[in-house]
Amino acid sequence: MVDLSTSPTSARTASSEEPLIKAVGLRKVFPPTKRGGEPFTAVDGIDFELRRGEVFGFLGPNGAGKSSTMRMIGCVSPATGGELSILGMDPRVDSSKIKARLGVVPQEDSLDMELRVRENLLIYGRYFGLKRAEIAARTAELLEFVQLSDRADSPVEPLSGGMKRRLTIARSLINSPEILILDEPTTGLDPQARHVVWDRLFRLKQSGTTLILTTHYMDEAEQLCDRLVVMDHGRIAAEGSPRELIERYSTREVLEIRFAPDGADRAAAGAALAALVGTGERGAVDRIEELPDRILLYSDDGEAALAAVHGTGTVPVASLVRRSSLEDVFLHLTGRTLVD
Ligand SMILES: Nc1ncnc2c1ncn2[C@@H]1O[C@H](COP(=O)(O)OP(=O)(O)OP(=O)(O)O)[C@@H](O)[C@H]1O
Repeated sequence: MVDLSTSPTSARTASSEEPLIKAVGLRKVFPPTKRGGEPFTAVDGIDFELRRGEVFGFLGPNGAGKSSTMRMIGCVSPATGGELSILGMDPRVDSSKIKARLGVVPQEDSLDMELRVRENLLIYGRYFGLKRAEIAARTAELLEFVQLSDRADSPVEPLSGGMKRRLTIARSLINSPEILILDEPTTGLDPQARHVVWDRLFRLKQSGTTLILTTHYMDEAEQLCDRLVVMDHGRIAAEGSPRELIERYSTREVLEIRFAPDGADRAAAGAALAALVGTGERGAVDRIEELPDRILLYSDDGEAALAAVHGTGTVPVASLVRRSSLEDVFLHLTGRTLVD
């Protein structure tokens, strides 16, 4: 059995109770460009903690400040304010020591296209100063783990997007990192390739690796994360497990209704539906969100809410009752969908 665990050693500075990463008031302000303009605050004073063995996520839309946060954690971009402690160390003082104990999967694959699959790992092993025999053994183990053993001697260029991503993940594990940082690990992959990556990340988690990741896919956050923060405009809007967030910020079910494209029925329905909020016991509508293409009615009993809608004389062209998701949490917290 392949053991990919990043087993703690006595040399570790962080105890099991101590967070592996602790950020307090963390900020990243980019200076004005040469062409002028104002300084830009990408990360606006955020607090969070990463605990050993968990999968912790940053969920937010493009531009929320997720990558900027990951780059500060990866010691490639210094914080411009607040406090950041990684594995008990200060990145301003000990960035090399920290980097040696991290694995980083950047948003864009940065594989060496000139080299073959195996060589991409070998070169990284040398970069981390590992012994030749150790690199060879680890490379074989990791290629098996990411299901690329049969491609070990192939060039990188013709690999599919999913394979390249898996190779990047293997490469990030060459130094047996205590924390694996993944910036949008499945962006750009097709659904099948995403599931293969998720499966590998699950296995890493099971073997005890601590993961910190960013995503704008709510299903990815729900599938992978033990705990997550919802991030928007450089700030943290909420924190908790996916289930806690849904319980705190949404109802059990959501009724989605759509109207004919000409919009006449919808305009008439608006006031009638608004009057349902807070009325009725079963199927009580907690709140309504109007999106350009549909109206969402939040209720613990979607079917009863639909009956109430019909009771107003409103006739949608389509309706759907579904369970609440993190997308609903985001919508509630920000008034926007994740893909706006
Ligand atoms: N070097 C930079 N100089 C100026 N502004 C920057 C720089 N890097 C990022 N930004 C800006 O900071 C904001 C946050 O960017 P960041 O990449 O952290 O967001 P994100 O949540 O990771 O989004 P994405 O999913 O698009 O990567 C964006 O508005 C971005 O344009």
